[in-house]
Amino acid sequence: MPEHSTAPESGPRRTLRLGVAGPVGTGKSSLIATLCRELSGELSMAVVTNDIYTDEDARFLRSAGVLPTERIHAVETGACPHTAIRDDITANLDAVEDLEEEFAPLDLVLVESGGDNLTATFSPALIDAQIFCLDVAGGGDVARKGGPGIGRADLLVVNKVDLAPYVHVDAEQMVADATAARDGRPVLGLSQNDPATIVLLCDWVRGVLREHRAGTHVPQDPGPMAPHSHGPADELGHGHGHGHGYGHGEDKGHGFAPEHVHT
Ligand SMILES: Nc1nc2c(ncn2[C@@H]2O[C@H](COP(=O)(O)OP(=O)(O)OP(=O)(O)O)[C@@H](O)[C@H]2O)c(=O)[nH]1
Repeated sequence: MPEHSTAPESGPRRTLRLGVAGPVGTGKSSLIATLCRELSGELSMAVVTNDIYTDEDARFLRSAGVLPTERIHAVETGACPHTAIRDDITANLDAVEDLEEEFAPLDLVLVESGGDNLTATFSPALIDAQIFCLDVAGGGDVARKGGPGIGRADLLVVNKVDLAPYVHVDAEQMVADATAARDGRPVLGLSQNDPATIVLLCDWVRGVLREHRAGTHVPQDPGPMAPHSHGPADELGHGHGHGHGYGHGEDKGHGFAPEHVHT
C-alpha cells in the first residue's frame, strides 16, 4: 500500500468514487478484486460493498487479500439494492466518507452495488463514474435490450468472455450490439482469464481518474430505473414504489420497461 500517491492534488476532492453495478453474479466482486490487485500498488484504494442481508461480498474481498481488511466496508442495505445506491444513498455516502477520512488521502473508492436487475444505476450524488457489468452467460441479446446502465454508464463491461463458447454466445457480436446501443460510450469485453482485457480495464480507470483530477470528468446520471413496485403492499400504498416522478403514470409495473427509462 503506498504511503501517498504520486497523483497530483487538484480540484475540490481528489478521491474518485467509482460505482460498479449490474445483475446478480455478473462478476462485480471479481472485477473489484482485480482492480484492487492491479492498482493498489500505485493508488490508495478502499471499497464499499452492498448486500441485502449479509456482508458476503465484503468477506469475499477481505478473504481474497486484495486490500487491508479495514479498507473494505460493508453496507447491509436491508432492501432492494438500488434503493441504497440511488433513492436513499445515506448509508453508502457515510461509508465512503468514513473511508475517505480514515485513509486520507484516498485516490479511489470502489462502490459495489448489490446484485440487481438491468435497471439499477448509481446516483451521481454518490459516485463520480460508474461501470455497468453484464456477462455473456446472461445471454447474447441482453446488451440489445437496453436500460439506463447499458445505455449510459461510463463503461459497459461484457464480462466472462472466456465462457462465450460454452454458452453459445458470440461475444464479439455482443460487444458490437452494446457499442451500437451506447452512442460511442466505451464497451469492454472482459475476462479474469485474459490479462490483456484486465490491462484495458485498468487503463480506463486510470483515464477517468486523470480526468477527475483535472476537473474535466463530468459525472453523468444514466437515468432512473423503470417504474416498478414490490408487490401487493405497494399497490395498497404501504410499500415503497419507485415511480421517481418521471412522467409515465402509475408506479404499478413489475417488469423492466425500457421505454420508460429513456425519457
Ligand atoms: N469464467 C469466468 N468466471 C468469472 C469471471 N468473473 C467472475 N467469474 C465468476 O462468476 C461468479 C460470480 O462472480 P462474482 O464476482 O461473485 O459476481 P457478483 O456480480 O459480484 O455477484 P453478486 O454480488 O452475487 O451479484 C464467480 O464464480 C466468479 O468466479 C470471468 O471473467 N470468467
